[in-house]
Amino acid sequence: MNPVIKIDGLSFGYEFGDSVLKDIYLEISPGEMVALVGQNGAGKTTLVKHLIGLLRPPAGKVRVADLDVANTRVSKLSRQVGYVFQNPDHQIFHDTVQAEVAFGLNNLGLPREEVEPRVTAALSDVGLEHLANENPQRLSRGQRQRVALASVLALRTPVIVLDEPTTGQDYQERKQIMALVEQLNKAGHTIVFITHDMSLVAHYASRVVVLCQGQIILDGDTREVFRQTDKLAESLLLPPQVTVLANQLNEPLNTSVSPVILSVDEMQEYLQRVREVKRNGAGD
Ligand SMILES: Nc1ncnc2c1ncn2[C@@H]1O[C@H](COP(=O)(O)OP(=O)(O)OP(=O)(O)O)[C@@H](O)[C@H]1O
Repeated sequence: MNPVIKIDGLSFGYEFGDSVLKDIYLEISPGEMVALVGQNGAGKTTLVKHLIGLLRPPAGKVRVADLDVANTRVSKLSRQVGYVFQNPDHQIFHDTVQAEVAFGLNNLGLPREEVEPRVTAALSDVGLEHLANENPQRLSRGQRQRVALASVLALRTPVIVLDEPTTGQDYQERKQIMALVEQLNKAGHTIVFITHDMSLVAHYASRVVVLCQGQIILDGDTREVFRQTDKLAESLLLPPQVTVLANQLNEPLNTSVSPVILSVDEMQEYLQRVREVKRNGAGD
């Protein structure tokens, strides 16, 4: 299957600054759910801005849905890739939540009969339908984040990029947002999300890309990436607490099983297995 995102040797530096991205190669297939992680300033946002034409890559370096980003109008690209900004205030300009979510759809020239149900559905998905007529500036940061998310959901693009989508959300809201993102992924959307929350990565991503000082230092299956604790440490990242705990328990128990545990449920199963190994050993 052709990759839906293909980055071929992308390097970039802001004017008057050091190099921020160094020779990035990345291919993402349709339907993948990829977490992009790395410490502050690693270049994550800079990288994804190249996917939506906010930063212009050199010709031929970045392709999204078979479009060369360098030579494609942002309006055309926005039918293929939606981007939820890290800071919702960089995205929200209208006086009502409804108008904000409708904006992108109106820009695409969709008829009103299509715009209205899409706005209603997107607001309902993020749990904000009751605030449709509210001024976004009067909402909390977490609610504004969800308005920004709804605006992108309404576009129904095949690729959705989310830059720290759960910032400012409480536990329930984080779960709600990520469940929604997971649902979109199951419906066939390719998802790239940036986060600092490794438990979200463990729970939702099937693949993790680790950026460190503008370079990809790890890229692979989530479990395999979390196995590489030394490499993660280079980027000052730790696997989820439950993964670290399982690794520490494994050493003194010296079981032959050394899986990478990604959740509390997996931990319970793992401890059950360890008990069995010990019980069987005691009976020998
Ligand atoms: N508009 C800009 N002009 C100049 N330098 C910038 C600009 N935006 C980002 N930078 C610099 O580029 C580097 C990478 O920033 P970027 O925001 O891509 O990192 P990040 O990994 O997304 O960080 P964070 O996790 O803090 O959001 C940083 O050193 C940052 O200061």
